Amino acid sequence: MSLFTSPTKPSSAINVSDKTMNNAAKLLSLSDISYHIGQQRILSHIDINIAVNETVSLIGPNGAGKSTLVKLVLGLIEPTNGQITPHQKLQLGYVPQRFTVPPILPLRVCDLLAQADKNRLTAEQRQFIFENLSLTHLLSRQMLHLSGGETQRVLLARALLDKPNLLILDEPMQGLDPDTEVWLYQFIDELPEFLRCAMLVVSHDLHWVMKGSRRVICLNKHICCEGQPSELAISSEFQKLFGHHYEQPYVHQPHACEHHAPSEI
Ligand SMILES: Nc1ncnc2c1ncn2[C@@H]1O[C@H](COP(=O)(O)OP(=O)(O)OP(=O)(O)O)[C@@H](O)[C@H]1O
Repeated sequence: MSLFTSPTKPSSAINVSDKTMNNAAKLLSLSDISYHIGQQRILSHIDINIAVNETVSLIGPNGAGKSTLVKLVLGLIEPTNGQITPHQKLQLGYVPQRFTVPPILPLRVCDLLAQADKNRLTAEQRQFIFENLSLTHLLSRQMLHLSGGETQRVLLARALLDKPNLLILDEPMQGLDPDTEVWLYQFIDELPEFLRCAMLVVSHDLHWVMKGSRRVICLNKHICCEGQPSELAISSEFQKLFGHHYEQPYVHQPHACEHHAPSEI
């Protein structure tokens, strides 16, 4: 029997908006979250609900607070205000933006992958991940010696082996060549049924973000706008931030959010 059943349904199949999502469908809620460092406001009044099996893309200019939001969700930092509530049995998986191994630390790929919980997947399902992420020949290699693309595949496998129900990917394609990027996006878009999970994907790739029907949240220290790509593309807030890049090869640049000066938030 093939492990690869039907591809993951797009989030539109769930079609749960923040306002109508009932508690049974909620996996994680962020309610009125603010985060300050001293006098500096990093995030203000963030409300986000993530539903079971929903994919949410998080976009925003450099310094918008995307990685800070991920750290809050991961529990690495505490919000200054507001409440983060995990619903159901939250099992987080995380693929970081960067992963550096100190040169003096011997860490083979198999050592890192062995840290995953062996009871979450069957041997056949684990094998599926190794084969489809082309890891088998890398298992005895040192993490330190892997290329960027190889490292990202190992980190994705490490997260998936724990069978998370919420997978957080923080700019997982950074530094990858275009072919590897397309290949990895396709892999996460078509996860097999046994790995199906909600995803929060921080991405600067507007062409991936705005394709399909995943919910998109546009952050610039606060939530500027959110919705389906078709709704977002015509919103004035999105146009102000990204309109001049969208439909063209996207080159990311810092940009102030004009409809709310940070001091007004
Ligand atoms: N520990 C810290 N001390 C001081 N400032 C911080 C700290 N962590 C984050 N910041 C500031 O908070 C803001 C948001 O940073 P964050 O890394 O969350 O942005 P980002 O949206 O992920 O940016 P990028 O797209 O460049 O990765 C930035 O101005 C950053 O300098």
